[in-house]
Amino acid sequence: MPAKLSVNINKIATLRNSRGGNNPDLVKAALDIERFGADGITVHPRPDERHIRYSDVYELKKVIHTELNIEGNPVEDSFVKLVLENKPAQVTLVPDSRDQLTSNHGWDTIKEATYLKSIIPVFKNAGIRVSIFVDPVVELVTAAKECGTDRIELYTESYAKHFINDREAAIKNYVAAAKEAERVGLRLNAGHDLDMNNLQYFAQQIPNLDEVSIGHALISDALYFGLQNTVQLYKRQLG
Ligand SMILES: CC(=O)[C@@H](O)[C@H](O)COP(=O)(O)O
Ligand SMILES: NCC(=O)COP(=O)(O)O
Repeated sequence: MPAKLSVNINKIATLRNSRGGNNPDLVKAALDIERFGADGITVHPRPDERHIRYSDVYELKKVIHTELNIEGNPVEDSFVKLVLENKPAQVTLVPDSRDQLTSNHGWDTIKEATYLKSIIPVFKNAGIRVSIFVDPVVELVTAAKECGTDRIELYTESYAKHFINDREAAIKNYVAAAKEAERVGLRLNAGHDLDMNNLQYFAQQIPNLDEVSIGHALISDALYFGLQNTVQLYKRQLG
């Protein structure tokens, strides 16, 4: 079964916010992206609302008919409230601080196990599937299972960075982490800096990959190839 494509629409919101109006219309874009073949919509509402606003999530929840995935750091009480009030198909917990330009690390599922074991049930008990953002380290994957999460999302920035020069070396840790996820019974997501060049090889090398969430490169490619064509191009990379 090919991995599912969840399109992250953060950067559509970035463009919208840049002029203060509602163009491009985020909700319309999300519905069109679903119509073009995406399996889900991902949003990452950050505390400063630099792109996705909390109000966007309520509007999207009303109309999205594929899977809605909300990403964010649950240390923000406002994020927990937002997720529980909207009950998306999936919440992806990402340990970003407020001042980060973008996501740049996963959870230390060993040192932060006590916290993760306390917060994950808050969402699972509300019927929300939980995924946690994790670096491709076997020990962290093993510990993630102990934390009670349903899934992990492998942070793929390192893969993307090294893919160009040596794809075999770039994928090595991810193959090991994916095998450990399968061994311990964790479903597997992946994301960050995946693009038209590196996606197909990643999906081919990780047979138990359930879902990728892709935003920045896909929306950037859409400026040249159009949104409908680009969504379908990315879907074809997944087989
Ligand atoms: C968790 C992750 O890697 C991305 O989903 C994140 O949403 C990117 O955030 P920005 O779009 O703010 O860079
Ligand atoms: N979780 C990864 C995501 O949603 C999008 O990351 P990117 O493709 O914008 O780097």
